[in-house]
Amino acid sequence: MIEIRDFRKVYDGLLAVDQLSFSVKPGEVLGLIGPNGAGKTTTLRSLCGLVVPTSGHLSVCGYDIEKAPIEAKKRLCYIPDDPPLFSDLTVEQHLAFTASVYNVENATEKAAQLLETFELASKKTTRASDLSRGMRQKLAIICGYLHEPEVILLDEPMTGLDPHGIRKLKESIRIRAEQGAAIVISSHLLAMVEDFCTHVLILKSGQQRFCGTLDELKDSFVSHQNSMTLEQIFFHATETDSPSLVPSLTE
Ligand SMILES: Nc1ncnc2c1ncn2[C@@H]1O[C@H](COP(=O)(O)OP(=O)(O)OP(=O)(O)O)[C@@H](O)[C@H]1O
Repeated sequence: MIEIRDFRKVYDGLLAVDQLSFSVKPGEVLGLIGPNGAGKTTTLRSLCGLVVPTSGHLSVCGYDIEKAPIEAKKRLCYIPDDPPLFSDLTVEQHLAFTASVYNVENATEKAAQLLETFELASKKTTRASDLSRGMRQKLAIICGYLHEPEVILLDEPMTGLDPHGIRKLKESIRIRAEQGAAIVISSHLLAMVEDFCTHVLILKSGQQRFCGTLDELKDSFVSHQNSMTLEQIFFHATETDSPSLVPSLTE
């Protein structure tokens, strides 16, 4: 569903991501974790065609994002950490616009259901500029979900959400994964990643330090016969410069 092979991105001489390869299958939820500047957003933005890779192959549902961008984009949604909305459009105008761009069938019913789920129905006629930070995040999520994407890319999706919103988002991610979506979540909230991601990819300075299931990760890092928490593993994997100290199950 998501395939990345030998992805490399260099910005004006700065190597942001180096030889990254991984895949996410239907039903899998990959937690993309790493320190600031590790290359997480660059990877997500490249997967959805917003950043042009320096080299490598990135595909969504079998469509290469560079060679068949329309087919790939039809099947994905990307929710950035600070979603750009149209300030002067209301909530319902955003949904109508999104529905028309993606040719969504039964858009009115789907939009009403999503607005209900994310407790935004009372703000239907409010302009985006007049929404709170968390409400803007919810609107971006609803717009992203409206065309029922097979691939969902979320960059720090919990930012600004209240505990109800976080619970709803987690539930929605679980349900969409059960329905067969392939999901990538970039986050610094390690407890959240540990809670419901099926797989983890640890990036440091653009290098892949580990990619595998949570169980494989924990089996690889055992301290004095005790399994380590994801937080302990994160520090172990990102505080050393030697890639060989951290096994990669994809190699
Ligand atoms: N448009 C750009 N032009 C130049 N350099 C960039 C650009 N975008 C990102 N970078 C650089 O690429 C590297 C990776 O950035 P990226 O935003 O992908 O990291 P990140 O893992 O998402 O970080 P964070 O956790 O802080 O969001 C950083 O060194 C960053 O400064």
